[in-house]
Amino acid sequence: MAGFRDSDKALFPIKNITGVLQLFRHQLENAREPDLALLSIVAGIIESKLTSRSAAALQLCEPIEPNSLPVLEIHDVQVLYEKFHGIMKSNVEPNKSNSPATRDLVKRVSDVIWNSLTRSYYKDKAHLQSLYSYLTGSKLDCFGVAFAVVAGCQALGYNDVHLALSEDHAWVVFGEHGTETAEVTWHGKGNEDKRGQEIGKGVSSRSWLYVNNKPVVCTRNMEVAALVSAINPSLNATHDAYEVSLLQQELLWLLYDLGHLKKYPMAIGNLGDLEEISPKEGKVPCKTLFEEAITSARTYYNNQHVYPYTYQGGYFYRNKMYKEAFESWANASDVIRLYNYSRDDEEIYKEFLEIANELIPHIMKVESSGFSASSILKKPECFANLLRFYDGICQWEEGSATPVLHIGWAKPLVNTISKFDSDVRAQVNIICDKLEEEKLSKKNGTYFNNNNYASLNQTNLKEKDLTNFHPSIEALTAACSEKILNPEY
Ligand SMILES: CC1(C)CN=C(N2CCN(c3ncnc4sc(C(F)(F)C(F)(F)F)cc34)CC2)S1
Repeated sequence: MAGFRDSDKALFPIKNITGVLQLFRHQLENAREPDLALLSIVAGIIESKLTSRSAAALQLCEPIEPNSLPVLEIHDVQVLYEKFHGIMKSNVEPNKSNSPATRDLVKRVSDVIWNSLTRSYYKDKAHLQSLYSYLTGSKLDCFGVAFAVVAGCQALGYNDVHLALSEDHAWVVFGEHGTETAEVTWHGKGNEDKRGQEIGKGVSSRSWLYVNNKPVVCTRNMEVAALVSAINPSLNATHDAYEVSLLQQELLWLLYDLGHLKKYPMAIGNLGDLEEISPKEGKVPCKTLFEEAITSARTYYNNQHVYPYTYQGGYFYRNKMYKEAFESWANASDVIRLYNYSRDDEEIYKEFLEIANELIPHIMKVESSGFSASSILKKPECFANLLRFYDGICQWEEGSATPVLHIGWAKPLVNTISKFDSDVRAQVNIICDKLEEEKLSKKNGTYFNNNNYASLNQTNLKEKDLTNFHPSIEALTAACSEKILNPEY
């Protein structure tokens, strides 16, 4: 059983980040499992005190001395901790027989959280992810509801209930073998919640939202990593509270060093983003962290996750490493091409739209102003990776009920491709080869003869080979070469 033990209480009052690290380390290193309610309340109190309006005003006039936090008294935590246990135990039978949870139990706990939330509030607001928000404001975001259900089940003694995470949704696994699944929260706007139902076996299972049934299934320690990842340092739209950001970074390093991020690509990516902003002495550099997140996704999740590549691509882009950014984004596109686009996939659609219609056009603009020989416009592998990027999006659309591409995609696409001279394009050899069918068999298990390119080498481009790209790529590339061949076109 977890719980608020005397050895935890001895660490209070907590006056600085070191104190918080000691509490988390104590919870993570002790034989028994970390207490999710305790840690979520502590993280939530600190985040609230340092990002509330009064804190913002205070920060702007007199910056508090570094590494200091508002003093965290044990009483503040205990009141909320007992309140959470009280809500759970007065509504749901604790697990006296130490048996695995049932679907009814999971649904009951989800209903207790769900029915105690404020009727209507802005769900996308910041700082609604922790039990502090739930217990003091009766507000939770979609991740927060799922987390609260798992914390509630832990408080009731159901230690088989764990958090399952895709790249844009959260649910729970439970049962003797941890193989039962249940929706416990909502997703997106205007969608009826599916709480209590098992995770889709139908069309939704081929959408990115459910990552082809390769979610991050958390252990208790990984659930601590999820609550730490969900810490939100934002003070307002433009500023972060420095102490909260530093606390999150230190807690992620603690979890990383204990090995609890190994199977959690997004948490490694979050740490990479924080390290890029302020690198910590003696730690692996952020570039390595982004590579480790990709390795983790390839190793544990059959390379079905997109975000590890967009974390890395974003890093290369911000650091003007454009050739490398194109490769990361093409790799991201190779992941999405195997999915069907569905209405639940807006988040990743927006991600690809921003890359295609904002980031890549920006790169082409800054690159085409200079004429250096090292320009990416002279590099065939850049052209090749761009084609791979666009082709993946086209294939994503193929066979999907919802279209992806529209005219808004075409102009930036044509502008981009036509920035490469024909002599550069001619160095891209698109080998149209039948790839291992199980790798690219895209839909409902049957095999498609995928004539797709296996590798991109720099030998002569054979125009006829282009016919194996998605028709829209072929049409656009033809249009480009037409444009290039006949400038008045
Ligand atoms: C490359 C990026 C655009 C930069 N940040 C990204 N994040 C920020 C952090 N983030 C996350 N970081 C850690 N864990 C989780 S679990 C999760 C979720 F499944 F969607 C949930 F639970 F529904 F919110 C999201 C998420 C979501 C993805 S992707």
